[in-house]
Amino acid sequence: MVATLSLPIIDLSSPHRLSTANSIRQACVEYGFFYLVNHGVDTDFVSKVFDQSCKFFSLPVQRKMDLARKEYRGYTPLYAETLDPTSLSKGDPKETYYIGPIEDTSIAHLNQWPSEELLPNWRPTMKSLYWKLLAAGKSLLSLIALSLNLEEDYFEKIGALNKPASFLRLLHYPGELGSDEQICGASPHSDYGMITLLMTDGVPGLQICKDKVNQPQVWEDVPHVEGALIVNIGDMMERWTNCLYRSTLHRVMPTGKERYSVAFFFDPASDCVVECFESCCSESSPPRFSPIRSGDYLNERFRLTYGSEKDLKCDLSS
Ligand SMILES: O=C(O)CCC(=O)C(=O)O
Ligand SMILES: [Fe+2]
Repeated sequence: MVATLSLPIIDLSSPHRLSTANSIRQACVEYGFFYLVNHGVDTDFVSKVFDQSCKFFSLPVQRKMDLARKEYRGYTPLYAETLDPTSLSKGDPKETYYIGPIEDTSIAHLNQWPSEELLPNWRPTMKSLYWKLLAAGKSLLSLIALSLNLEEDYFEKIGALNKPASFLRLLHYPGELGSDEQICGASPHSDYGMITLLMTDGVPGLQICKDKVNQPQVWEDVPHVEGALIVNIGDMMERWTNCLYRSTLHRVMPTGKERYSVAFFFDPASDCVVECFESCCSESSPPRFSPIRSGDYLNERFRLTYGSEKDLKCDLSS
């Protein structure tokens, strides 16, 4: 039996910022996951996004392959990725579509879009989603800063939010159960970056493992909560906080039902230096990791996952 978790619910619009920050801290220390409500992405809009996502993934495979991933943007077909680089499986039974930063005009053109004739209103819907999630993420980061006893505008001050290298990933799990019961829709992984904001369509499947070291691993279901985003801490934030905040292992198990989700990986600008926060180290608990540029860190993680230079996520020249 897999237990179902009741993760903490954080209200982004609460006027009680200090107590909200405290709840965030508890959630990030204990689970590395929480629900976020009153985040500014309303449910009608979320349905429109899922409709549009469904329209794209319903296209004939050749139309989708016309937009095959280049420069880390565009379509990846079924089995093209495994989120667990140590896995020997043939790849995850999911297809995805990546949209890179749209606010940075020097790289926005790298994005690929289905044409307006093919999918009317698709591009404006996804761009609008990108802006909304970026705004929600920025406002959440000021509370996360507060939760770490840092100034609310800390991430802005260190340049993390100046052209953040944030990516939107649309996901589609077709849902047929394979003969191999062990096969995951998304294999176990932790996210690499700062924070992830996740929208799910109500079909279950997401699970987390709070203790990645203990064997056998114990997985718990994270149910969909109507209107809430699921937020999780990524490895880069774990590193920044000297492992105070947890980047928790998660996966998606197939249930036999088709499933759609959208993940927004809110990552800092690539030249932002990730160095243990002062509030997270002391003489008795020195920094465990040396400072590193965010872009270098992410590129190394992506190189290990995708194994190819051309798929690097961040511009190395910046
Ligand atoms: O589809 C989901 O619910 C989770 C996806 C995920 O973990 C990811 O894309 O990193
Ligand atoms: Fe993930």
